[in-house]
Amino acid sequence: MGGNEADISAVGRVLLLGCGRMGGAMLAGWLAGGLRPGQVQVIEPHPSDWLGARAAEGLALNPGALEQPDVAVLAVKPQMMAEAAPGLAAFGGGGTLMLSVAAGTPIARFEAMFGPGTPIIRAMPNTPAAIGRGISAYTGNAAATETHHATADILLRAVGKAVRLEGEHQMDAVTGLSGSGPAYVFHLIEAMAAAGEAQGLAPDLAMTLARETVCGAGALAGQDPAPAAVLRENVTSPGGTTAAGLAVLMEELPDLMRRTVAAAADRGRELARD
Ligand SMILES: NC(=O)C1=CN([C@@H]2O[C@H](COP(=O)(O)OP(=O)(O)OC[C@H]3O[C@@H](n4cnc5c(N)ncnc54)[C@H](OP(=O)(O)O)[C@@H]3O)[C@@H](O)[C@H]2O)C=CC1
Ligand SMILES: O=C(O)[C@@H]1CCC=N1
Repeated sequence: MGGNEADISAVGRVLLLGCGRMGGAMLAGWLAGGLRPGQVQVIEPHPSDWLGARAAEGLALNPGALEQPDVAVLAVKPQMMAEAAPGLAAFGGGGTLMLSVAAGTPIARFEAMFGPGTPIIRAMPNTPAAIGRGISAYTGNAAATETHHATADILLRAVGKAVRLEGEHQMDAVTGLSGSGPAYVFHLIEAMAAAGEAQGLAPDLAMTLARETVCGAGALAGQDPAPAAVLRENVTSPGGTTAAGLAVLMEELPDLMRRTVAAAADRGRELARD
């Protein structure tokens, strides 16, 4: 974990393959953090207006000839990777760090594409990266040096926090927990709002109360070092309303969440076999 104190421009030339939701969020963070547009090449078939504006500032958007980057960030869908990534094969072999954020796609598949001596780091960020509040986990292959890991760490910490994993075996669990996790929280908002409506509240009011409750609780969990269980107990008066609600939720949620994260992790394992 850590802050954003490192000089991001020191990572050198960055090539981004795929500038959609995840790639775009990371690129925005890198540029905001001090990476110069002139350091960046982007390959993206349908560039947004925002990306076009960055090209006007010096970013190379879909250049005819690619320059060898220091880091190539692979941010296309796993299903597109076999088609898109081989376009970077000329940069395999050692001079370029390949940093993949794709769910499911194993490091071995990139080693087969780029050659065994290619430094490859596999990372799993999440979409709060768009506001600098992401959490990423990463791990590298044998060719990835400490310097390569430090480079990945700088790029990932530019959009939030980052943790280094013990090994790739943890990556599907990470994907199921924190990669997909924001969607679970957004669905929690939807479910809370629907439950408020079922108690007679107007839809707009129910959604405002649900959304702000999740935002406020998330911010409190982020700032107060107390364990989540203590934060929960602080809301729960003995014999009160929260205790009555939690008696229902705590009977169902742990197993439901265990199955949810397991299903997402299993899908990651399936993608690895596709
Ligand atoms: N979204 C998330 O929460 C997270 C996603 N990821 C990973 O990030 C990766 C991207 O996901 P996400 O950003 O959601 O997906 P998006 O579809 O939003 O972004 C992928 C981008 O790649 C573009 N693309 C398609 N083909 C090519 C190509 N041949 N060369 C270059 N770019 C291409 C797509 O263009 P077009 O749309 O025109 O096809 C699109 O803009 C995935 O591997 C995913 O597993 C990881 C963590 C979280
Ligand atoms: O749904 C997905 O496959 C990607 C990976 C993690 C979050 N979104």
